[in-house]
Formats: sequence, C-alpha cells, structure tokens
Amino acid sequence: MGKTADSRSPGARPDPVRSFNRWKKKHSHKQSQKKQLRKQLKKPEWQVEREVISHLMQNYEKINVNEIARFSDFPLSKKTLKGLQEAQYRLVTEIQKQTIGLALQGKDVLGAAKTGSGKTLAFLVPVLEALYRLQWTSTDGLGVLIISPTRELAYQTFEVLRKVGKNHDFSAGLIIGGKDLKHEAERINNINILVCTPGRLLQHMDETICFHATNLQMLVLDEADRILDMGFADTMNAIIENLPKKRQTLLFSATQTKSVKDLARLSLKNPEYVWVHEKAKYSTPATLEQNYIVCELQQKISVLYSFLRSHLKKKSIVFFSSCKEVQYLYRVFCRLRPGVSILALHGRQQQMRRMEVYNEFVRKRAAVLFATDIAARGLDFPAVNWVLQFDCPEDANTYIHRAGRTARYKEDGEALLILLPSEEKGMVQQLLQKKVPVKEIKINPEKLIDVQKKLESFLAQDQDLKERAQRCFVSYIRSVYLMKDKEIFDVSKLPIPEYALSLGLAVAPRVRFLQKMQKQPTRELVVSQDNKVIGPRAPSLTNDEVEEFRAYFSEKMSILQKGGKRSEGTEYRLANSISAEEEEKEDEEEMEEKLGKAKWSQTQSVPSTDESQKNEKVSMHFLDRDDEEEDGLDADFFKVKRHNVFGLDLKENKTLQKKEPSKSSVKKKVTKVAEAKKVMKRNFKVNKKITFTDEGELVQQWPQMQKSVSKDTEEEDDTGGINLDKAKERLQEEDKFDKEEYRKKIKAKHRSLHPGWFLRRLPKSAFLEEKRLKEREARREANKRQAKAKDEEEAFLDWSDDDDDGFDPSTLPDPDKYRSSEESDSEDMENKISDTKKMQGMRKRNSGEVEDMRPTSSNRKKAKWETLEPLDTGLSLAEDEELVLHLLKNQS
Ligand SMILES: Nc1ncnc2c1ncn2[C@@H]1O[C@H](COP(=O)(O)OP(=O)(O)OP(=O)(O)O)[C@@H](O)[C@H]1O
Repeated sequence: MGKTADSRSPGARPDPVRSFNRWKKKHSHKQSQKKQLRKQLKKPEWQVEREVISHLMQNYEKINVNEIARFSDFPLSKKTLKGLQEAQYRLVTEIQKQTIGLALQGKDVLGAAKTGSGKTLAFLVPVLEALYRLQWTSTDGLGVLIISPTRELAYQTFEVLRKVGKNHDFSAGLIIGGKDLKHEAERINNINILVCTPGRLLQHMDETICFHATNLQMLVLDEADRILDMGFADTMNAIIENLPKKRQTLLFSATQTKSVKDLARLSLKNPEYVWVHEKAKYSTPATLEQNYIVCELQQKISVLYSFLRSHLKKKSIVFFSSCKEVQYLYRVFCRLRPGVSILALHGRQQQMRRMEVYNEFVRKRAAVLFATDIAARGLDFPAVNWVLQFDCPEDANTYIHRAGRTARYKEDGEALLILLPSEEKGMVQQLLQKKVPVKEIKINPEKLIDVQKKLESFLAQDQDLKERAQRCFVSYIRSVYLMKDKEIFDVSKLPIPEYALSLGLAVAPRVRFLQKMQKQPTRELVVSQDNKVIGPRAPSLTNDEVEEFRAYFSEKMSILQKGGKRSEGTEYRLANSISAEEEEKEDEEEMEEKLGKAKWSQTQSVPSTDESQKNEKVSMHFLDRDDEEEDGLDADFFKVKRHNVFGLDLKENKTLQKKEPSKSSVKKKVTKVAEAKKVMKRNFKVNKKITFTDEGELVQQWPQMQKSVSKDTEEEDDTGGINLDKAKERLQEEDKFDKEEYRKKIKAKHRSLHPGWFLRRLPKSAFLEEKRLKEREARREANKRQAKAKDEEEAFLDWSDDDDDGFDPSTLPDPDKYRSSEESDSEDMENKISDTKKMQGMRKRNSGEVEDMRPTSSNRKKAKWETLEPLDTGLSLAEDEELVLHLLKNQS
C-alpha cells in the first residue's frame, strides 16, 4: 500500500516541490490583493463609494419582498446596516419588509400598519439611503424633511434617527419650537435631515433668512392622516407651497388617509398603498386586550382613583380630553397620594417641562402619566402596561392611537375605556366598525373608593385648586360640546351639578354656552310629523360649525409646535386672568408637589373630615405595605376582571350614589348690581385723586369726570340705586365725546406733519396701508369667528360675579396687540406666526389679488422684506391707521 504525504512518518522531509507550489499560490494571491488595494487607494473615496452605490442601485430592482427577513437582505449601505445592528435591529417587521424596497426604488409610498409595528424605521432607512445614494454633504443643504404632529414624537423620531444613522456623515436637526428661534435659525441651513413640527417649520420658512428647501429630495409625513387633517391644513398648504414639486413623498400612519383631496395637495406620483393589516381581523395589535366600562360622569374620578390604587406596580397612561382636566386632576391625585408616582403631560406646559416629563416616564418602571392627546400618537414609551381612556376619544381612530401606546412590538398590554351611558352605544358601534375588539366589563363595587369628600376638603382649603376645578369643569363640558359626533357626545345629557360635586365643587360654575343652549330649546321644540311636540331638540352645533371650531382649536394646537409657549395658552391666560408668572408658578408647584409626594408619609397636610382621615389611613397603610401586598392588590383587580365577576353595576354602589347638592351648600348668588346697590345705600364716598398740569390747572384723575355733558344734566336718581338705562346713555355720550376728541387730535397731528413727507411717501405708503387695512379687516373677521369658539373663556369670565346681561368681547384686549411683559420670545414668535398663518389663509382665498405682491417660494422672502420696509411716521399704530384711512378717503 502506497503512503500519502500526510501519512508520512514524522521524521520524513516535506516534498519541496509541493511546498514551493503552495507558497507560490499564496504569494500571487497576496500580490493581486495588494495590487487591487493600490488601485483602490489611487481612486478618491467618493469614487469608490459611487461604485458601491451603483452596485446597490442595480440590486434595487431585484428586491423580492418574499425573500426579505432581515435588514441585511435589502441592498443597504454598510453604514446604515451597521447602525441598525448596533441598535439591535436585525429582523424586519411586516411594514418594513413591504415598504423599504418600494421607497428605495424612489416611489411615493402610503404606509399603514397597526400601532407599534415599526413604521419609524420603515421610513428612516430609506431616508438615510436616499441621501447616501446622492452622496449628500452639509453644503447641499436640506435633503429630507420629516414632519411629525407633536413635539414629543418629533423628538422621539430624531433620537431613533441619531441612533440608526450615526455612521453616516449627514447632519440632522430637530426643530420643534419651545427653543430659541435665533439659535435654530443659525443652524438650520446646515441641516440635511430636518425632523420638525409643522408650525415651527413654517415659522422658519417665513422668518429665517436664507432658509429654503429647494434641494429637497424627500418629504416624510409621520402620522400623515393627522398632519393632513383640518387642524394643520393651512400650515401644511403653506409649507407645501415652499417645497419643490419634484421629490419623493412617504406617508405613514396607523390610520391612514385615502382621501383623494388630501393626497392631491401633496402632488403624489402614482403612490403605492401599503396597508399591511388591511385584511387582518382586527385593526389593533393582537397582544392588546381591550375592555370598556360604563359609569356615570360623577363617578369617573373615584373609578380612576380605585384603578390606580389597584395597579400600583404598573406603568399606565391616562388620557383626558383637555389640558385643564389634566392640570386639575394631576394636582388632586398628587394630593390623594394613591401610592404610585403621577406625571402630567399636556400642551400648556413649557417645553423643558414636557421633555422632562417625557424622559421621566420613559425611565420609570411604575408610574402613571396623565396626558392629553398630545401623547396619543406615535410615542413609544417602553413597557406601558395599561392605557386608560378617562374621557371618550373623539373617534375610533383616536381610540386606536391612544390604545396603541401599549402592546407595542410583540409586547402585551391592556386598554380600558371609560364610557358614559350616553356614549356607550355610539362609541362601541364605531369601534366595532373599525375592527376594534372591545368587551364590556363591570367594576367590582367593593374595590371602589369614593374620593369626593376628600376633593371637597382640598378645595375648601385651597382657592387656587378650586379655580382649577372650575376650569376643569368648564373645559370638559366645552370639549363635549365641541365634539363633532353628536350621536355620541350630547352635552345636554351630562349630569352637570353632580359632575361639579364630583370635582369637589359645591356649586357648578356658570357655563355661558350651556345657558344659551338651555334657553334655545324652548324656541326649538321639535315637532313630529303628526304635529306633536316631541320635546326640545338636543342643543347642538351644526357639523360645519363644529368642524370650524375644531379646526380652529387644532390649528392652535399645531401652532404650539412653533414656539416656547402656545398662543392658545396666551389667549387662555387673557380670559382666565392667569399671568405668565402664574403659569411658571404652576410648573414649579408641579415639581414641589412631586417632591412633596416623596415625603408625604411625614407631612400630612390633608384634613380632617372623618372620611378623609379614613382614606388617609388607607394610604398610609398602603405605603407601609410590602411588595407582596401590592401584588396582592393587583391580583385582586385582575382576578375580578378576568373571571368577570363584576357582578354589580356601579349604580348599585352605595358609596358612589348620586349626591344631591345640599341646600346649605347652594348659596344665593350675589350679583354685582346688588352689591353696588348695597354700597350706594351706605353712602360711601370714593377717594378722589387730583393732579395739576404744568400750567397749574386742576385735573381730577379718579373717579373720572364726565366730559361729554354738563354737570347739571347728571342728576342723581336716588330712588332706585343705579339706573342702568341712564348709565348706558351716559356712557354712550362719553364714547361719542371721546371719539370726537380723538379725531381732533389726529387732525392736529396731520397738520403738524411736514407736507413734503406725504408727497414723497404717499403712493407707496397708501398702497401698503390699504393692503394692511384689508388684511386687518379680514383678520378681525376671522377673530370674530374664532371668538365664537372661545366659549370656555367666556364662560370662565362668567365666574367673576359680573352682571351677565351680555359680555362685550370688545372689552377683551385685542389679541393682535396684546403683549404681556412676561411673555417669552417664543410666545412672541407664536403670535407672529399665527398672524402670518392667518394671512396665508387669506392669501390662499384671495390668491389672485395678493400673488403679485407676495410671490411664493424663492422670491417670497424678498417680497416680504420689501413690503415690510419700516415707515416711521412718528405716530402710534392706531393713529397711523386713522391717518391712512383719512388719506385714502381724500384720494377717492
Ligand atoms: N425591526 C425591528 N426589530 C426590533 N424592534 C423593532 C423593529 N422595528 C421597530 N421596533 C421597535 O418597535 C417599537 C415600535 O416601533 P415604532 O415606534 O416605529 O412603531 P409605529 O408603527 O411607528 O407605532 P405608532 O403607530 O404608534 O407610531 C419600537 O420600540 C421599536 O424600537
């Protein structure tokens, strides 16, 4: 048998020929590698990259969705793949699988998939690849725009982008308002990928010199249906005007729009519709368990409290319909000390605070977040166990987004919806139509803890809290009043006095629009076909009216994204007499309360009723409990729920029975007129303030002297206190007199001006002023319409004991002029932008008229500078206007 080389004996010498051949092969391979490397090195880096890119692009056409399981199965750049791997993203989700390929091929995509299914990466990966393909550099400017409806969502998307795109060389920026505009403006021109909210973006488009989007390659709308809805309509139209038509557009949402009208605005080119779960049995994640309970409005707070007490180790989000509800209930619940830390997130908070709360809730393992719908979409808080919808969502889509904050990406979660009896039928029907599987469950009455007494005692001690309760009350009622779907939301069915009591208020605050509505039905009795009067028609607005209001409010919400503080907040402050300092105080207090909460076991500030003491003991007891006991409580709740032994209806629960307002607690309201009469009877003399002019003339500053009529006509009518008719007449006379005086003053000013000045400036100034006046007129019209929608503010004004014969909106400061010294820069900006926006809205309507003056896109800014050339007349704005009106009249 012959021996092989390997089986040679250890002492045998290797075959030199074979060894040489082996060495030669190795050597030549090494040489060729070196040669190739040298060749490569000679090429500039960009050229090597270009070759790689062209290789990748050739593979785009070959993408086969069915063969894709991992990100590395897509022809992606090494930099993107590395970023994905480092962030632990390897396998693709269904929406990523189906849309990334299409987007890489340059198609417009409308992607829809359930909440928590990974839509963010489905658009971020193509974003990175689009700029990589074009070898984009910072000098190329803005390449991709990602628009999100809320600041928090934009921030979250930006963070994912940073994580996944960290190996690329592009610059990315986050523009969401609430920060220094100047600082943003300095950097915005160097940003390649901009993540932003619509309002703030438009503000930069309008106000930041040199900012343009002419090179834009891709536009992404996250939560597209929300961004395209009426609330953002004007802003989005104005933004789209400034974008190049030739671009790729990606739209993503869990509830996608197919409205042709909406999509036409974006000028999509043969878009690909990818509805991943269109054929799925349910439109919500399979891992999400969804239930609803029905309870009376006045019981909801106790239900929430009881829920929190039995879920102390869980992470939950509770959704409310208004900021003021969140503000009040957050404070109250902090004082109630349920034993789990509570956070609040809403649009009236300062941006810093919002960010703090967001991050804190991300970090916490067990906590409760009280939030408005700003947290409803897109936010990816880790490991949320429960979503509780304290107030009924406006529609099924909002429900889906809210509930989708739990059970994200393969995790479990539970959602509980609290419905009023009047909301049950309509809402459940809507949910089932949208393929949302909700089941009714009952509450275990033994687990319910009535907190109304405690709330009453809090309010009795704290005037500020009481005012918050009143605002919360009005705000909730207004939110129901403004809801579009009148089948579900019927304000006339709300148990108003009982609701007030449940908030801890002895008397329900007056709500102006409700009073109006209550008067209305008597005139609007519904007559049946056989001419029988059936009853008063449910007071409601027409759909158009509601839509208008809603658009107004959501638009305001969108404008919030622009600046540090909301313009809406400013208006609220006007109406509610809350100053900016107070707002800040609120935030500080929020912090204090939280700190206080940590120390609560030592500091017992809560009083003193038997009931509250009892509850206090319970809380103390709870805090002393060990983990086991907490779990026990948790389990108790689950046991009840899972075994469906909520045998009794809430109504049967004695502790939560309807409370009739006690007679002693209902005080007779003292009107201002009555008070004034009382004062007059006492014959008080008001102090006088008298000053002297330079000429030594005596002037009575206070009380103001009547200037319009001679003293002898001012006969006092002692008989019946104040004669309102006479007072009214007198005021009208005064008014006339003042106007006349003012006119005279203006004329005198005109005469004193240099006549040559007019001749030089007249044509241009007259033209500009005419235009400005027209715009102001339109704005006033718009303001009037908006004023209608501010019933809450009006209602709040009603709480002062003003005589309510009729509130005159003209007594409110002009929102265009209003500027409190405490307002931040960003607030100023917001106000400006809201004006700009309104102007844009008008421009849209009168486009033919204004287009010549204000061309769009590139020369838009130039035109703006021209038109805004300052014209110093030395007069005030009002005088300026009067002057120009006068000139125009003379001209015509
Ligand atoms: N391929 C993936 N592999 C692992 N985890 C992923 C993947 N894609 C997404 N995720 C994770 O899934 C979670 C949800 O993703 P994302 O926020 O993108 O969902 P979404 O569809 O945008 O939800 P929503 O509709 O609520 O906005 C995130 O925590 C994300 O990190």
